[in-house]
Amino acid sequence: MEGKKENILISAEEISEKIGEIAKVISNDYKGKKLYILSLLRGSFIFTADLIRKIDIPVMVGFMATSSYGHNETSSGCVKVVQDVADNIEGYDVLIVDDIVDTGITMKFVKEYLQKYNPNSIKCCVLLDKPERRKVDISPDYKCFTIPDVFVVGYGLNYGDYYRNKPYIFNWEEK
Ligand SMILES: O=P(O)(O)OC[C@H]1O[C@H](OP(=O)(O)OP(=O)(O)O)[C@H](O)[C@@H]1O
Ligand SMILES: Nc1nc2[nH]cnc2c(=O)[nH]1
Repeated sequence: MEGKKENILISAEEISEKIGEIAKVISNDYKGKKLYILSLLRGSFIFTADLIRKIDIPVMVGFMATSSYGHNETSSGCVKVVQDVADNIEGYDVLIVDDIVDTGITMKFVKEYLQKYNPNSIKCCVLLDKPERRKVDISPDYKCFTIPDVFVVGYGLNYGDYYRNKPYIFNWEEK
């Protein structure tokens, strides 16, 4: 990003602290239930890895890959299932984990898509909620941070398939 500098919006320390808090709530809410964490690839793999290690009840973890942005900063509006859930989730309490709810199109689609597998319940947990951009009616059951209408990168979120490895959430500003 020539001529630009990173503007850190949420630090690695803030992320870690908030995930600890949310993991406690989830551990309490799902005590005695058949918790199945469904991580939406690719964006959520870092958040999922940190979250599940702070959850202190038994948990199954699986993955599903969806795509609607490609290399763009705006949603195509059409969600592609790149890789379906591999386990039989019938009777499980499914918690979909994703990095961000933006337009909400991905999360709404996945929630509806999973119904056919007859889970006991379906809820969702996201690191970031960007409510100003919402196009469909959905709100996350668990969320770490609410952010303004800014295209953010890092901690799993990509720009042109790069920068997912940055340990914080940032955007770019003019130097
Ligand atoms: O609320 P929405 O507007 O639907 O946006 C949210 C989705 O967009 C990103 O995925 P993307 O399609 O970029 O794929 P990726 O996870 O591989 O980065 C992100 O990881 C969410 O899944
Ligand atoms: N990297 C990135 N991907 C997204 N997908 C939906 N919103 C965003 C965003 O703000 N940043």
